[in-house]
Amino acid sequence: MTVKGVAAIGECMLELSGRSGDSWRMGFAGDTFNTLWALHALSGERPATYISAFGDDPFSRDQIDFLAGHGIGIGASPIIAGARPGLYAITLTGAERSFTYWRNDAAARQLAADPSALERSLKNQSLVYFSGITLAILDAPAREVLLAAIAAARAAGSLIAFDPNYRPRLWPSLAVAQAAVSQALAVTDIALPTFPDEQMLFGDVEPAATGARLAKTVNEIVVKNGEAPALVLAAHQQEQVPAIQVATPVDTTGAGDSFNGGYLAARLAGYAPAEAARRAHQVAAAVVQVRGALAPFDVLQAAFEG
Ligand SMILES: O=C(O)C(=O)C[C@H](O)[C@H](O)CO
Repeated sequence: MTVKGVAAIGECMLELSGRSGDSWRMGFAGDTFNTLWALHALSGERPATYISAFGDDPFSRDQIDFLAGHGIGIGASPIIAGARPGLYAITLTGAERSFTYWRNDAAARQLAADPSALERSLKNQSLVYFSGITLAILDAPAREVLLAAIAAARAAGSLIAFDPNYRPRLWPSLAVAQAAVSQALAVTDIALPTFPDEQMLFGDVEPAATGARLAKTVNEIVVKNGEAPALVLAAHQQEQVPAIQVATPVDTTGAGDSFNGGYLAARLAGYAPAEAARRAHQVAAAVVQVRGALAPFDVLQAAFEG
């Protein structure tokens, strides 16, 4: 029997982190990739696919090799002649991160340019994950292609997980972002929003308001809220799951993404939603103690079991 896979759709960039004077460490990261990375580390027996579009320059080749070297395939993602990856750099104020991007002409913006490739990549997946950043890097017609492909995967039996992950600068207007995120929620089984994003995007006054709004269309919701408890709503029950207070965080990049990866891995392994959130917090707590978005697989695994 073929083991069904896990897939994430979006943009993996070159990442500059850990600045020391003029020196930087270059890695590969991007919100949906960060989630797949943790999910794959924690459910390694399932084939993992990162669905995007890639360039054909040396950096794109390194990126694809990096994924392959960690057991992550690219499915039928197009490789586009002359295109290249986006880049972002992390600036830290204490451990709090902010990002500078060079991504306007990144290959990933063409991830829905070939609908049949998208459809092939989405075949036979037990879980498909995407985010508001995935939607934001696409133009309106490409967004429709993507959402139709996700709806088809869902109809074929894939569980769809979505984090609205709001990056205002990537959107032409608040209204366009609201409409696209609402469309995405209509094809979502598990929503993993972050409260401050929902506050900016929809004006929610508290996490419970986010939960109540999403519960109209989505069955399982976890509202993350940084160091405050996560609100878990599933099977008509609500639970607050406390976060882990890390004494010496070094870089908060990727904390929410890794939480999502830990949560989804736990749910696929059969843990109940509140226990999955507890493990997810442990995974996120490990990630804020490393520089950049990705922690080594063994660190993630120990945190998940911790
Ligand atoms: O901000 C983005 O678009 C990124 O994907 C960069 C980071 O890896 C991500 O935001 C961390 O959550």
